[in-house]
Amino acid sequence: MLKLFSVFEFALRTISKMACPVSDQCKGLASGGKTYKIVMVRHGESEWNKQNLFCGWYNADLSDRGRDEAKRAGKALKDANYEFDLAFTSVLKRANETLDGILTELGQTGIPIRKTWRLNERHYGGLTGLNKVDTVAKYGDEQVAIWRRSFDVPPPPITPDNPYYDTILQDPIYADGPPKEEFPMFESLKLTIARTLPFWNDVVVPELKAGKRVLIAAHGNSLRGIVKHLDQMSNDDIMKLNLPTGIPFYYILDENLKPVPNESLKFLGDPETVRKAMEEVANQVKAKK
Ligand SMILES: O=C(O)[C@@H](COP(=O)(O)O)OP(=O)(O)O
Repeated sequence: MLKLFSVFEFALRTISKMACPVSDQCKGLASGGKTYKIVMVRHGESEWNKQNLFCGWYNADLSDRGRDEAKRAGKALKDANYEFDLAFTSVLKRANETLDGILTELGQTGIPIRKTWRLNERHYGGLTGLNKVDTVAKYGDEQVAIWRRSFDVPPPPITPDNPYYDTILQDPIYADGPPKEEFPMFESLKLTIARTLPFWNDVVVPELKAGKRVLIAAHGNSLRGIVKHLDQMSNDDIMKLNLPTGIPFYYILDENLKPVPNESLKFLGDPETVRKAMEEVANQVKAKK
C-alpha cells in the first residue's frame, strides 16, 4: 500500500534550506574548487493547470496568472542581479512563454534559446485531458498518487479515442523529434528522466563547464527528474516533491556537478509563499470545499 507522505513536512525541509537567495552573496563556497550555478523554473500556471486537467504533452497556453507569475519570476531574478548567457526550454508554449516573460522582465531577450522535447512535461498518457479531482473520484487517491508521483509506474497509454491523441501526435512542435517510432504514449518519471538526462549530460553540462550562465524553463516533472538526479534523491523522496509554478530555484554545483552542501534547490521566494505554492500543487487532486 502506498505510504502516505507529509507534503508539508517535505516542503518545510526544502524551505529550511533556502538561506541564500542572492547569487553573488552566497557563502560556504570556500572549498576553492570550481563551481557552477544553474537556475531553473517551472512554467507559470497554464490554462490546463487552472482547469486542473492532466496536461503532459498537450500544448496548453499560459493563463493570465501564469503570465503574471513569469513576470514576477523575472523581477525576482532581476532584483537579485541575475544575468544569463543562454536558456533551455521545452517545445511546449507554457514553458516558452514563461521564459519569454522572464527574459523580457530581465531585459535579456537577446540570449540564445534552445528548445527541446527532452525537457517536455512527462507524457500523461490516457490521463491527458482528464480532470484531476474527477480522476480521484473514479480511481481513488492512492491510484492517482501513484500515477502522479510514483517513480516507475506509468499512467495508462493514450489511445486514439482520447480527444487529444491526434492533436498531440500531429502537433508540428514535434517535427524535430521524437521520431515517430519512439513517440511516447505514456511516461513514468523514470521514463521521463531517461530522455531528459541525456540532454542534461550532453548539452547542458558542457555549457555550464564552459562557464555559461544557464536558465532552464521547463515543467513540474521534467524538472523533478533533474532535481532527483542532482540531489541523488531516492525513489521515495522524489514522490514528496511538488515543484511550484513560476518560482525560480537554483543550484550551485561543484566541479563534479554535485550540489555544494546547502546550495541545492534554493528558491527565490519567501519561504511561506513557496510552501503555499507547493501545497497548492500537491492539493490539485483534492475537491475544493
Ligand atoms: O502535465 C500536467 O498536468 C502538469 C503536472 O501535473 P502533476 O504531475 O503535478 O499532476 O504539468 P506542467 O503543468 O508542469 O506542465
